[in-house]
Amino acid sequence: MSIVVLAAVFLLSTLLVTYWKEIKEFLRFRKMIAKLPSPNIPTYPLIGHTYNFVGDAAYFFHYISSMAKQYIMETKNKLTIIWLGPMPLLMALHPDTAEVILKSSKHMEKSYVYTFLHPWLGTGLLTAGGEKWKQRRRLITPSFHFDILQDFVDVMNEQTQTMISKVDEKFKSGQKVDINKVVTMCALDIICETAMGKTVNAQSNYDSAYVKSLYRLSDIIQLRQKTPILWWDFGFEKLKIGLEHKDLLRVLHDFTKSVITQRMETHKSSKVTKRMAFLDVLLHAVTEDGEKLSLSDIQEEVDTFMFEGHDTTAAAMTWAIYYIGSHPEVQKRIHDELDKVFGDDVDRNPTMDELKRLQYLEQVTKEALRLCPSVPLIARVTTEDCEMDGYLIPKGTQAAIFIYALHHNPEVWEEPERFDPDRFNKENSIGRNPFAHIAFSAGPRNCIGQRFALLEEKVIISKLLRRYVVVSHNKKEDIRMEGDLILRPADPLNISLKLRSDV
Ligand code: HEM
Repeated sequence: MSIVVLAAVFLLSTLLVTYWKEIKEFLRFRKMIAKLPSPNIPTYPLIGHTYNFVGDAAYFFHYISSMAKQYIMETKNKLTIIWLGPMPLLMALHPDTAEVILKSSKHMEKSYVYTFLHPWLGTGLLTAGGEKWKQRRRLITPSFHFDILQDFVDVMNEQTQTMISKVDEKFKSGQKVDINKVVTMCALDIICETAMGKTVNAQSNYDSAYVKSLYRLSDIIQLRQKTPILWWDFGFEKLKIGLEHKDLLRVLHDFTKSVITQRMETHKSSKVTKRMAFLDVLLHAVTEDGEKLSLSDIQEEVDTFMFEGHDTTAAAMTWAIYYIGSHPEVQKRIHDELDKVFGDDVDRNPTMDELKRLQYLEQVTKEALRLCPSVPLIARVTTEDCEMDGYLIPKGTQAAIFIYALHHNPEVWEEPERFDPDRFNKENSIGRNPFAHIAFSAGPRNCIGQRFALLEEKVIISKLLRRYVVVSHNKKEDIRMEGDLILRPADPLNISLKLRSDV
């Protein structure tokens, strides 16, 4: 035997001995994954199923949602495996399988695909794991205390008033109102002011560098998540898109950093601020070890709120308004409810108590979120073996909950495509599986901003509908939906307005 062969055998045996534990675990993982059900679509080494994902974000969402719906109908399975390149991704498609992940205090770590959010959000509440997440959740929960939400409702009312003035102006001059854009910019102004105590005046200034960078960066992150070839940081950073990514991050971070440092100065000089912003809660917060949060700790939380806190509500409102505009009988019931609460006063700001009384509107927002959940898919990684629907799932599995597919699963929802807000009246809600409607996720890592979001939806939609009738002209089946991070219409919806007083 030549010396080269001997050296190769020696090297191989050393590698085998050194990494035997990892190799054994990898083989065990692959063996268990191979036993899990998957759709009857060819998969290839290295690229897996991703050859089907070429095309724009709308095509991608159409592909995976139709594939999941068909798979559920044909097999009635509650889970499936798809291959994101070389990585298997488990998808929970039913409340029973989603519950295993969401309810557990074990599988709380976020999946690999969330790492592409780290350059922007660091490891703030959305992306953090383990002890850091627990500590942050404890610190941040008081930001949603009733008294602070009350201040936030004042901000919502003021920004909505600006939105209504802009809508009125356009309406009077006969211009088309792009509902998605109008509510998105309003939601952005609301989150800036509530999170940072500063407004970017997005409603007046669509072209702000901050606003533009925020949207472009979200696009790039989505593209990275579904394109394994862009996963490697070193290679990505050298590409044109990687350089653009870096520039956009600079714009966003510079902006939030300057707002935070200004606010820190205000706190030092103990100038009284008009209202508490989420940032003020963070500046006052003290950890269990008696330490204050650092500038970068605070920045990752502020950036997280800016990301999670406006596009989600904007998409939810856009879909809700679309469904209201295509269901006159639903709109009539909302108008009746608004008249009962506000009489014929179309201007007065709603109080917390009045918002609470808008129960039917709340049912409408829930049903719109069932059909079009703003966050269509979330993902974790399993931290130990677990059982799902009789299958053994190995530790280390990337496990997604396909919220959109679960909300359209005919095994869970009768006539799932039908828009019916009465599904959420008191009587029909009795006994419903708590994991059947998970637009805000569920369990210990559910959405911390859920109450904020529902208040915002009610403030904006009620103000709009007290004055206007909305009419939707698109057929649902013709609407292309984009859904990677956020589920939104790919093209502007054709929704027109009529004054209620003219109808
Ligand atoms: C209709 C509006 C909203 C929807 C549908 C929504 C949905 C969700 C979902 C599905 C999650 C779980 C994410 C995951 O596991 O990866 C989540 C988490 C989160 N949401 Fe929301 N969200 C909305 C509005 C908001 C708002 C307004 C805020 C802030 C003001 C917010 C802040 C957060 C944060 C910080 C988390 C991470 C919580 C944690 O991991 O402890 N969300 N949201």
